Amino acid sequence: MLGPRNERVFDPNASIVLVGCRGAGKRTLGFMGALHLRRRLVTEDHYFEKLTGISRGQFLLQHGKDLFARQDVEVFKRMLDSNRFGCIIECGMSSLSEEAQDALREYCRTNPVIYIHREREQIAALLDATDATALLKADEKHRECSNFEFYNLDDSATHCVGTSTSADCRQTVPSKLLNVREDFTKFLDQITGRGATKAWLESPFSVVAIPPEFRSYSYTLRLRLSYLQELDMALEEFEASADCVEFIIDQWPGDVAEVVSKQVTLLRRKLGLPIIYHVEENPRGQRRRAPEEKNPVDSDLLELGLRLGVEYLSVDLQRDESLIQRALRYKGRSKVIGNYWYMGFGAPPWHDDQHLENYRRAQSLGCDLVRMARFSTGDSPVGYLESFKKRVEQTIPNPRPPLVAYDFSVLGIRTPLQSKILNPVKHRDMDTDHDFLAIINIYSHCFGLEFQQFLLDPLEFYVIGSNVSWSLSPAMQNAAYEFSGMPHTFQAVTCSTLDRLTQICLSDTFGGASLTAPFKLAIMPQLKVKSHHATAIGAVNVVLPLRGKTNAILDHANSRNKAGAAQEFFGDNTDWSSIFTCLRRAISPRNYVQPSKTTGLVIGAGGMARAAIYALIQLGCRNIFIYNRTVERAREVANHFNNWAKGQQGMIAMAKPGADGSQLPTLEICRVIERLADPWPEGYQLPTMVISCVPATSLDGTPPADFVMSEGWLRSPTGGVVVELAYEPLITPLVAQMYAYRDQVNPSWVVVDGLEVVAEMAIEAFELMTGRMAPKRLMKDVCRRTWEQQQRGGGDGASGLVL
Ligand SMILES: O=C1C[C@@](O)(C(=O)O)C[C@@H](O)[C@@H]1O
Repeated sequence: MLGPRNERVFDPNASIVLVGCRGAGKRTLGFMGALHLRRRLVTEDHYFEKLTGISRGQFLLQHGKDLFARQDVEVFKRMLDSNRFGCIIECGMSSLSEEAQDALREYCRTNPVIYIHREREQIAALLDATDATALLKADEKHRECSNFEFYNLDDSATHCVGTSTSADCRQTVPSKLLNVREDFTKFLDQITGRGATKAWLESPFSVVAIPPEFRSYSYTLRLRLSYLQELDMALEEFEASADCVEFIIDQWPGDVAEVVSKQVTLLRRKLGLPIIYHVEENPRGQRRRAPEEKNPVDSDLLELGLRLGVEYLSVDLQRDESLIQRALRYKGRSKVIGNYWYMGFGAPPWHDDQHLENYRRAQSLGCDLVRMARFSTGDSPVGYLESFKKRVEQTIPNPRPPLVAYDFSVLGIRTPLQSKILNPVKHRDMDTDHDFLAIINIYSHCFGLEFQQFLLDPLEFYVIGSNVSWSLSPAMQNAAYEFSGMPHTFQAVTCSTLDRLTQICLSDTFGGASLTAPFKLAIMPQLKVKSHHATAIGAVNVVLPLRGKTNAILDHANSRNKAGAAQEFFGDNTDWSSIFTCLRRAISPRNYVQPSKTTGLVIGAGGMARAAIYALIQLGCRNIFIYNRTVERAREVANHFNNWAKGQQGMIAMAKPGADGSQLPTLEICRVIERLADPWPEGYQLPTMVISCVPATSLDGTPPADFVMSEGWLRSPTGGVVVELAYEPLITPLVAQMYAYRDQVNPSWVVVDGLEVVAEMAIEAFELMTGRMAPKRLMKDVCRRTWEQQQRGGGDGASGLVL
């Protein structure tokens, strides 16, 4: 049997259409999406005016209702037709007409059409009370003329951008709409298929670059809708407790589509893990539903999961054929996991041909993964399952879908774990009442077991440099190892010779190291592979051993957490990516980067300043100014990046407005400001992103920078973000100046302090070196607590070896 044709994989550059009710947030999302995908934003109102020469309101007044309605639909169709590629198209009210909806349905064959919705009460509050009910009713039709949907989840609870002066708000200042932007941009990456490729190209060792089914070991956190509905702890508490999360729909409330859409969005946002979406046929302890009741409902629900762009759709292959076929036809870029569950007594043993036949059927249907679970009463020794897996490998040629197979009993899934990938786990605070898998395993225990069984090895990790005894990394990394069940150790080693560094790296139990001065540049020639970011910056701050048996990156990546001889090393730079993350998180929608206009300022000309410049470039900023006490060094850095930009074959070209307002292409992205007292350079916007990369305390006898901004440079009417990298002291002269300026002059400035950045660096280093997701909240918390202890003179802070 052959699987159906996948109807929802479109040209990656196909225009994306946004439909939905007024007040759903289409314009804002359209703007965010256009910036993210670097596409043109087409809005219906604007297009109407462009085509007819007058606004819709004027047209209505001048020509009356009937002619307006006809014109409106014509314009709508033309808008879709003449912008088939490279755009984000925001539809207005026209999409409520039947003719427009027919056109959208047709468009769905070739392009993504996303239905944007949000909580009904929120939309109603934004609409005129008289037409709210009618509009919301009409809005429901949008589901039928779209092929994706995005739930726009309000994030008002998390932001306090520069509006408050409380200590809490000073610490973490995520921008308003940050969560929505993250949700939407990830969603776009998933449905266009660019996410996975981008992650792999950007940093092949990053956690997101390797899907869970291709990791050497991976775990699935099972979360049931019934459980989530009654959850009395924050979802964030589930952070980093698996490689992916399985969302199991085991309840069918009246507004199930709404409940499910919201829940998927929440899981995505709070856990940041790929989602396996599963609709359970017969939940434990529930009334059995008749086939005519459950098949259509569950089939719609499966489609909903695909419309929401989940990474994996789990489909029971013992269910109704039409339900399976529909899911496979609609799968788009989601991967389908085909399941066979043998839940009761009398399940065929693993050597029964039935299992091989099942696997073959799943493969021929087009499933991307196959999952088989079997209720076992002690009738099936571990060896049987192992032989079955070998049989699959020997009889079915590659490429074949990865196999997840295990036995379970009333006591839970058998340990030691039988499947290498997607092993079901629970959170430590969860009971197992309603899960038929009676899951008793917790991620950290399971991962710990891999070490206990010598499948993985305890390793030594380091922060190495000439002045690292006060590094906060050992505290953060050791806490993260403990959380994840890894018996690794992390310590600070003070050393300044390359020979000694090499000796540490060549140890069989070396796991990886964060590097500081003087090694960030010196190590470069010794590295076999570098990320292209590290090459562009000309510096490395994380090294890892390459222990793969072949040359394949995946092999090396999956050899992390294993000991052995390593002659070759990989180098990456997380300095830039942490600055990038902090800037992205703090920047307000009004200050989103517009390459031809947005201006950034970097203070300093050392290694960190290079990373900061690169972060600005990666954000799309093409007007970067550098200020450094020694002007010559600033020039060197500017030259480095201007030369590098020239080699990028136009990818980095920017457009600088000429005197007449036209755009002049130039490759000079970095310029030097010579004196602090200079007025801001003419012709350039005032900076909205400022990164200070100079020490605030005296180093090696040189006086501290004590840098503060020239008041004249601070006058951006929309404020901006200041990132301070120094945290000794935490309130540097610049941070103090910005707090005061924010309180007294412009509350739109956001300040990111040095601890936030250094925690981000440690998080990214952890993920690169171990290949596991970092417990970010824990690491950030440990970072601040350790720093406070150090300030109080507590003994736990300073540590490490001197070599
Ligand atoms: O600046 C830092 C912080 C750091 O030195 C630390 O102590 O964690 C580690 C370095 O790799 C990084 O560049």
